[in-house]
Amino acid sequence: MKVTVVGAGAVGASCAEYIAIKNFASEVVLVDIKEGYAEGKAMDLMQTASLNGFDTKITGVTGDYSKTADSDICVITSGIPRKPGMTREELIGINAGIVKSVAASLIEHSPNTIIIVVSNPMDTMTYLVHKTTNLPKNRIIGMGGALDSARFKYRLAEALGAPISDVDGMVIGGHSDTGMVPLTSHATRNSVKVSEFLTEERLEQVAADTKVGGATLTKLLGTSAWYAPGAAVSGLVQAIACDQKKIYPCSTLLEGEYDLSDICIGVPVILGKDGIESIVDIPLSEAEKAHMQSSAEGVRKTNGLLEL
Ligand SMILES: NC(=O)C1=CN([C@@H]2O[C@H](COP(=O)(O)OP(=O)(O)OC[C@H]3O[C@@H](n4cnc5c(N)ncnc54)[C@H](O)[C@@H]3O)[C@@H](O)[C@H]2O)C=CC1
Ligand SMILES: O=C([O-])CC(=O)C(=O)O
Repeated sequence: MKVTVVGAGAVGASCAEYIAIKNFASEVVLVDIKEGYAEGKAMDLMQTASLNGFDTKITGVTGDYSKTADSDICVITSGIPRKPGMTREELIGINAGIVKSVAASLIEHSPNTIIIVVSNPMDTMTYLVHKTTNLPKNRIIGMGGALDSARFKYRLAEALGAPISDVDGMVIGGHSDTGMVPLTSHATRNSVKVSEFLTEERLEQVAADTKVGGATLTKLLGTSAWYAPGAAVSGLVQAIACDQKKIYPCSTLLEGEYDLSDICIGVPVILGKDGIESIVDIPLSEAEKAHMQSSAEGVRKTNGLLEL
């Protein structure tokens, strides 16, 4: 199993590290545009192999896509992150050009690959990969919901005073400060609905904190987060590489599901060796349906800025 990660910055390197530590891939190739940067990150990570007990071979290259040939999975993290006070949508001007050219270079050398898009604004970047490549829709996956759901579980556990392992929950919708749809009505603490333990007001606060999860960290760190994003990507990569058939919310092209078409947005999907193997249609409350539609409007507005 060969995995390429483009962008050896904060998220790309974290993602490569988690993939290696989980020890399921034979090879990870890091690619960056900055001379020597991916090579340096790869060497540093390889020097953790004996300490962390993994056999995955990590290599780094500067812009040489021939070294990525025949990758089973390619992850795109190249592009700029936001600074405090910015929205993800403001990154479109620089990141669209980067994502478009990186996707083309990857597919030239790995025509059968599955692409995971991470660069922001992620739902629009995922749509851009659909519009500018001829990969089938099951092989283009946007990562956002897996991360947002992990943050939702963190906030739920905090509110419940429960261990995170006791909590389950999912966030669908657009990966933006206002577009996320945390499914509080479906969230559980060891099979018991969280509404049995938390007031409606407290649940609303959990949802609000979840939605600004990325912005909160950006304010604290001065740039956006990388540990949880890297771990979330590695979860998707492992689900595909190991044909796990796991459910993750991912950004995928909708063709009528959730009453939406011609848009990439986060919905629950089953991930296995073919990438997105199916979209899971779950019943939403009227409020969640309305929230999903307004989230889609926001994503469409950003998609409208693409020069296609
Ligand atoms: N979808 C999600 O849930 C998340 C998305 N992100 C996004 O991921 C992206 C990366 O974030 P960070 O790693 O923190 O940024 P970073 O600045 O640490 O790393 C980005 C790397 O991309 C490289 N790069 C730029 N243009 C390139 C090109 N044409 N080819 C190859 N490499 C290129 C840069 O040299 C840099 O090393 C940002 O757009 C950020 O908003 C970050 C966290 C979560
Ligand atoms: O907040 C950001 O800009 C990066 C990101 O998507 C996240 O951490 O959720």
